[in-house]
Amino acid sequence: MTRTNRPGRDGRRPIIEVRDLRKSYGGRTVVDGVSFDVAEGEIFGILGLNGAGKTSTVECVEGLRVPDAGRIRVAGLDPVADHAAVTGVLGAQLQESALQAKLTVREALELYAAFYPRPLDWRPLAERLGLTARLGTRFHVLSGGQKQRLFIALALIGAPRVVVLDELTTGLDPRARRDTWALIEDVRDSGVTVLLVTHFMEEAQRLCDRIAVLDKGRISALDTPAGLIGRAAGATVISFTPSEPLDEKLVSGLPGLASVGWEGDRITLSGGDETVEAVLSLLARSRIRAHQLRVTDATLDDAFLDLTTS
Ligand SMILES: Nc1ncnc2c1ncn2[C@@H]1O[C@H](COP(=O)(O)OP(=O)(O)OP(=O)(O)O)[C@@H](O)[C@H]1O
Repeated sequence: MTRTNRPGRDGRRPIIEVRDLRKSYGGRTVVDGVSFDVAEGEIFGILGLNGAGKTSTVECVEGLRVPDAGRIRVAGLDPVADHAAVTGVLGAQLQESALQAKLTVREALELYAAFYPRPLDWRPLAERLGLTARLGTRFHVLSGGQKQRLFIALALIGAPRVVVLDELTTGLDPRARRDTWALIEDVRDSGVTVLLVTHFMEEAQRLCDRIAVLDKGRISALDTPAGLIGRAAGATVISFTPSEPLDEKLVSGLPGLASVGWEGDRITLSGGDETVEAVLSLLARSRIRAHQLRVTDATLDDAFLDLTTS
C-alpha cells in the first residue's frame, strides 16, 4: 500500500504530469489551465459535474485527444508524440461500443493480449476478476458487473503501469459497485496507478488517495478526501429537536456557524467543533433539552457542493 506516497516526497518523478492543459471545442474552452501530478501507486480521482471537462482531460492523458496547449507526460512520455509507447504503459477502460457483441470473454482476452508485446497471462487475470466461469459467454449476454470486470481485465492485460477508468461503476447495482471497488483496490495494491473519473462521492471517498475537483474546466480543489471534507464550510453537522423554541438571534450568532435549516421542529446546523460546543452550552444555559441529538461529520458530498458551481 502506498497511501502516503505523494509526488515529489520520495524524490521520484510523478508517473502522470499535467501542466496548464487547455482544450476547446469550436472556440468554447472546456479545459482551462488544468495542472496536477499523480504519484506511482496512487488512486487519483477526478470529480466534477456533467460537462466539467473530466473526460476531455483524461482523454488528453490517454493521447486520444490532442491538447490545444499545455504539457502532459505519462511515465516521461508525450501521449500524442509517443502514442505507441504510451499505450505500452497506460491501459484504458474501453467503451461498451468497442467490443463486438458476439465476442466471447475468452476471445476478447486473447484478442487484446495479442495487441501487446508482453501481455499478462489472461488466465490468472480472468480468475482474479471472477471471469473464469464466463469464458465462453458472449459479451452481449454478460451482466453489467461482468462487463465492467471484463473491461478492467482488458485495461490490465497489457501489464500497464497506469490504468484510466472513466465512470467505471455507472449503472451497476450497489453490490456490483462494491465488488468493483474491491477490485480497484486490489489493482492499486498490485502497484498499478489508477486515474479514476467518477460521479459517485462515496466511491471517491472510499477509493481515492487524492481528488481533483474540476469545476467548469478548472481545478477548484486538489486534496485528500479528508482534506476536502475539512475545507467544507460546515465540517460538522448537528441536528436536534429542541424542547422549547430557540432564540434565533443567539443561534445566528453561534461561532463558526456555516448554515442553519429547519424541518418542522427540527433544527440542523453546520459549522466547526466550536459551533457544536457553543450549541451545547447554549442549550444547557437555556435549560432546553435536545431530543434526538445527532452530531455527524460532513461528507464529501457537502464539500463537493461547496467546491462546484451549478
Ligand atoms: N468532441 C467534442 N466536440 C464538441 N464538444 C465536446 C466534445 N467533447 C466534449 N465536448 C463538450 O465539452 C464539455 C466537456 O465535456 P467532457 O466530456 O470533457 O466533460 P465531463 O466532465 O467528462 O462530463 P460528463 O460528466 O457529462 O461525462 C461538454 O460541454 C461537452 O459537451
